[in-house]
Amino acid sequence: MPAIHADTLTKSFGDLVAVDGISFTIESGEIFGLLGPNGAGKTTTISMLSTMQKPTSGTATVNGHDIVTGEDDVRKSIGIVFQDQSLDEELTAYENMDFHGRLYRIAGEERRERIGELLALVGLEDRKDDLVKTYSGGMRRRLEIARGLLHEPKVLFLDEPTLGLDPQTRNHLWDYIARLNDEKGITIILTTHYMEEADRLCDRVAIIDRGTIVALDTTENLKASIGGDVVTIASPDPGAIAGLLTAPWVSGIERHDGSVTIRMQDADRHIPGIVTDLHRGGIGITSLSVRKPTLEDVFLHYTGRTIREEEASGKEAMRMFHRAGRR
Ligand SMILES: Nc1ncnc2c1ncn2[C@@H]1O[C@H](COP(=O)(O)OP(=O)(O)OP(=O)(O)O)[C@@H](O)[C@H]1O
Repeated sequence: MPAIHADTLTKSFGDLVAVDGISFTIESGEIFGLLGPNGAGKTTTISMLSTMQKPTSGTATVNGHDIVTGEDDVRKSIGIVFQDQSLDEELTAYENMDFHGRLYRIAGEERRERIGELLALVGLEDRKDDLVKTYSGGMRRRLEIARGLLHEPKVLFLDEPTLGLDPQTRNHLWDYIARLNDEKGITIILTTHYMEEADRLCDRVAIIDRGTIVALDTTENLKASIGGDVVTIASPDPGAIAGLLTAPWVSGIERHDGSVTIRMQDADRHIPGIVTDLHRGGIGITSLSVRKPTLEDVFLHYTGRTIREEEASGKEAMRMFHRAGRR
């Protein structure tokens, strides 16, 4: 039985189709990423899967339960960590966990054991008796994740788990997420607009844009699907290079001012020949670089646009603003 199966899932808000008939299957034990820019429909998708919003049409099952007719069963079998923080700042980490455990009616001794184990898993056991208001952003996120796992869900939803965290804290959090998937076998579905996050953590990624899935595969396959390596040659005469490279293994050429970008399979094998040909043709080379395609290249390929980082910073500013307003 797959952990999640979505079939033409759709959500409209008035005239706006936020999620437009998406279908996918997530196997048990996977870390699955929904990657896309702000407003693509990622949060709405996981809100439907976690029964927080009802779909306009389409169906989905989570752990075998229908998200509409089996709402309670779905909720019992999942953990959710959404973007808005919901910890009680005036309580300690342990007290926050304990309160949540009581809500789920986890009995005394078992509750204490699980809290201890989970706080250790996210590296907070030494700080468990400190008030949450003394915690850094990264520590709060780790605590929220630990709390989301207290009732031992089979599937954990993480909405932008590292939004607004500095790169070092983000790296640590990735380690924790990977570890709990590895050690506890929990299926994780996360949304992100960070390419690096999807690349580093996810077994498979669905690239989502304007409510539809434009590509879905392992990160490796997605990168391979757009045509192998990316070779950039800077030259005084880029037009001549583009004219020379007509071999069948060249899958794409883009001309820029002073350089050409060439997509090809097995660049390492072909570069010596290219250099020889250019030399023979009397075409100068100023520099040459080879890199593997990134998920950014994949997004660009499938949508014709980039996932802009400034969209992300706008979102972060909004979140900080809301947080400050709640204090
Ligand atoms: N409750 C709502 N009412 C009206 N429109 C909504 C509502 N929730 C989301 N939307 C709209 O649906 C679209 C998808 O939003 P969604 O939050 O799912 O995107 P996202 O990819 O998760 O982006 P973000 O990271 O910004 O949350 C956006 O255009 C958003 O404005």
